[in-house]
Amino acid sequence: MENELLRVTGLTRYYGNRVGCRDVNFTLWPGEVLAIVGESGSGKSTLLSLLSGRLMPTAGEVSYRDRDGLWLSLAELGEADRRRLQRTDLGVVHQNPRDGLRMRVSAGGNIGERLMALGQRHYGRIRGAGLDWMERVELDPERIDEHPSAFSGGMQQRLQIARNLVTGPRLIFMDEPTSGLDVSVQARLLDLLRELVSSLGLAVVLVTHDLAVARILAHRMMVMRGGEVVETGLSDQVLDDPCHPYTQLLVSSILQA
Ligand SMILES: Nc1ncnc2c1ncn2[C@@H]1O[C@H](COP(=O)(O)OP(=O)(O)OP(=O)(O)O)[C@@H](O)[C@H]1O
Repeated sequence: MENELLRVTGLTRYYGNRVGCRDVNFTLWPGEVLAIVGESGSGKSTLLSLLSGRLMPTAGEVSYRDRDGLWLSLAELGEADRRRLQRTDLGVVHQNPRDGLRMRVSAGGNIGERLMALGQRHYGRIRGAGLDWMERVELDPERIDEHPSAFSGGMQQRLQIARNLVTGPRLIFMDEPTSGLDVSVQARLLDLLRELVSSLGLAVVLVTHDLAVARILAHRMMVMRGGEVVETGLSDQVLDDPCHPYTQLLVSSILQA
């Protein structure tokens, strides 16, 4: 079991008396893409915030194995260590790129900022990384000095992805990364994500309500309802042969759509 990247046990979060998510357990391996699916209010965002250390659990634990093989409990890390981990090994791609970008900073600044936060000071190298990453996410490097507000929604999302990947993280959390985009833009972004994730060997926890997105990107799926995991398994298996009545309903509803 020494190769696991993330270990989640009994993870629970209440908001007052209301269940956000309850007793979630799973492990994630390096390079694995896990999709969390379920209807609105099922606890997907709560779980993602707990996993990325942006929300503290009521009970249970999230442990992350760092590059030295040490297990770190996210809740027990001090604020400074948690922030450092969030800036180096982890990344978060928000549904709305405006939540993940600094809108008053240039595209290059958005990408370079995370490198500077890690202590890089050489302007030429930081700009070089910005140009390189713009190209990798299919943005025109000549637009490096423009602000994100001059970019389309799909371009902003690609910039947000570049900002996250520039520090070479091992695990990325994505919250509905393709929703809100035109279908053709969505398809192109999915292709790009799939290519980046496999070439970089990234592990991803992806929240989506779109089962087609889950099938394209994820190796494994976890189906949530009412804050609890009702089914988990390989994506194709869950979608082609769902066991839980709720998953059967979800799958049949998209087949009818
Ligand atoms: N800040 C909060 N305060 C109180 N209740 C909350 C809060 N955030 C979430 N909840 C509740 O927790 C439950 C799970 O919500 P969550 O946002 O995690 O679901 P979701 O599956 O991500 O939904 P959506 O797909 O609509 O974003 C819901 O009942 C929601 O009302």
